[in-house]
Amino acid sequence: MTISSLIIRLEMDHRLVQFGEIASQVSHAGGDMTSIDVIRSGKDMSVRDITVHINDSDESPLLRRLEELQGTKLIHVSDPVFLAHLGGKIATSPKLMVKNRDDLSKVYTPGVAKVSKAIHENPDKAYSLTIKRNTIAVITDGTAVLGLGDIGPYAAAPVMEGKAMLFKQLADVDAFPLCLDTQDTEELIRTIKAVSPIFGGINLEDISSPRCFEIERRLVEELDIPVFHDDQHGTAIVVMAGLLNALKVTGKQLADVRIVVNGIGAAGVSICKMLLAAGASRLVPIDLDGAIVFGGSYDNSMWQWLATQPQVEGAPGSLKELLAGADVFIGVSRGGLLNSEHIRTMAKDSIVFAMANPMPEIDPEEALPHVRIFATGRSDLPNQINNVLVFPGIFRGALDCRARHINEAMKLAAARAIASVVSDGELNEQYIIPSIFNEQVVAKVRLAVIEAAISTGCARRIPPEIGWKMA
Ligand SMILES: NC(=O)C1=CN([C@@H]2O[C@H](COP(=O)(O)OP(=O)(O)OC[C@H]3O[C@@H](n4cnc5c(N)ncnc54)[C@H](O)[C@@H]3O)[C@@H](O)[C@H]2O)C=CC1
Ligand SMILES: CC(=O)C(=O)O
Ligand SMILES: [Mg+2]
Repeated sequence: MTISSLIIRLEMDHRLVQFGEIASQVSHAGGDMTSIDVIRSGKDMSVRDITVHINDSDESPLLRRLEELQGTKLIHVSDPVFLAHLGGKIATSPKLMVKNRDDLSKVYTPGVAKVSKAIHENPDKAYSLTIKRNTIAVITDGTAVLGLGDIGPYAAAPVMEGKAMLFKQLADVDAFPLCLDTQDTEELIRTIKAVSPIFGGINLEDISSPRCFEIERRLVEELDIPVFHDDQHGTAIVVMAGLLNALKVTGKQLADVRIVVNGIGAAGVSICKMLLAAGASRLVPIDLDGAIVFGGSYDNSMWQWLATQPQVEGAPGSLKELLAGADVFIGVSRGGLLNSEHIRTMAKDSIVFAMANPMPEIDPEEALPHVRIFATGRSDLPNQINNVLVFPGIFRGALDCRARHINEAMKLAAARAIASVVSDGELNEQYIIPSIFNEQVVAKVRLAVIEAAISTGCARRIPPEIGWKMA
């Protein structure tokens, strides 16, 4: 069930209707009135904005009730989510004001030519004299947007703008959304390489699998700035962080638990890889056609790789069958696939991360009575396991140490850093993962990533405060 809010502007004729009647209609329609603003007030007539939280599917009966109520006139209904998107969510802003001809000749021609020549002679100067050192691109082709699928580059833009604003607000990284109108692997690679000179890093986003693996691999090989497919690695890192803490709460060990991962696409493949690298020994990857089994044969090269890993179980079966006795379920597939019948047969103290967006694989109300720990990707529920906990800090760290790549050591360090924000004293079923608004998250991820980059020889610069620590 999704709760959303509406702002309803109503005109009331006080001779015919009392506000209490309106409140009662809202409540009868299943709405929860959360605020009232008086827009105009008169002796007989007034206009008010009422904000109502309502189950998504129940909006029209509520509006009908209000329209039919004698003495009320519905002026308009607005959705705060749409209002927040009017005109887009980000803008560029200059760092200096150009107030006179002297300023103009410094920031533009003729002064700028001197700077261009300096960069031409030494391209490294792009990092000190342009936006490169603090700017990344958030790039998509719109083929796997959240769990909405192939909705194209225009419809993908609000998500990319959202990521860009979070990069800026949470980690002061300037991020620019690029929504590309091609789904051709070679054309995407060529285009991303062609736009790369101005950027210090590339965050690939919502590009469908298996194309995303090849696109990322090639870009990592062919560019000298970090390229990071957020849906793969950001998601794997935050899952790892959440799982490390969830296992602490349940007193289980990663090496012992049986883990079902549902949806072996961009996120699922990377989660499986990271779990295996961290010591998981009983893994059950499942996609649309059932389990990917040890010894099986698959066209998808990543699935084929999984099928050669001895920790991957060999028994085929449906999702429901394979969930019986599992300790952990990680869903990165599609919303609303499971019900309580699927998860009630899981092992005692089960852990369920239902991370499909915007709807989790199982309704929280249905899951909660049957699991010890429950998490989703959503910000309106406790335990939000979302890659937003990762991408701001990981790029902050990578940019600050001018990392060539974001390697496995940096990813594991980021996972441990996120997990460490929740202290042992704070850890409980409802709090296995810190909030994104906890300022320690970006700071700790940044530091851990820089240290891991330095120790693995991936850093091209040592930030002054770290150099001082190392001396
Ligand atoms: N909470 C978070 O931070 C994140 C959540 N996600 C969510 O995970 C989901 C998948 O994202 P991506 O891996 O980027 O997409 P993707 O398109 O690369 O992979 C999705 C995979 O799920 C499989 N799938 C679809 N329906 C299925 C079903 N009924 N049973 C089993 N497998 C099924 C598809 O065949 C595909 O292999 C989306 O809903 C996305 O919103 C993705 C990244 C981060
Ligand atoms: C959170 C995210 O990146 C996704 O759902 O695709
Ligand atoms: Mg994504």
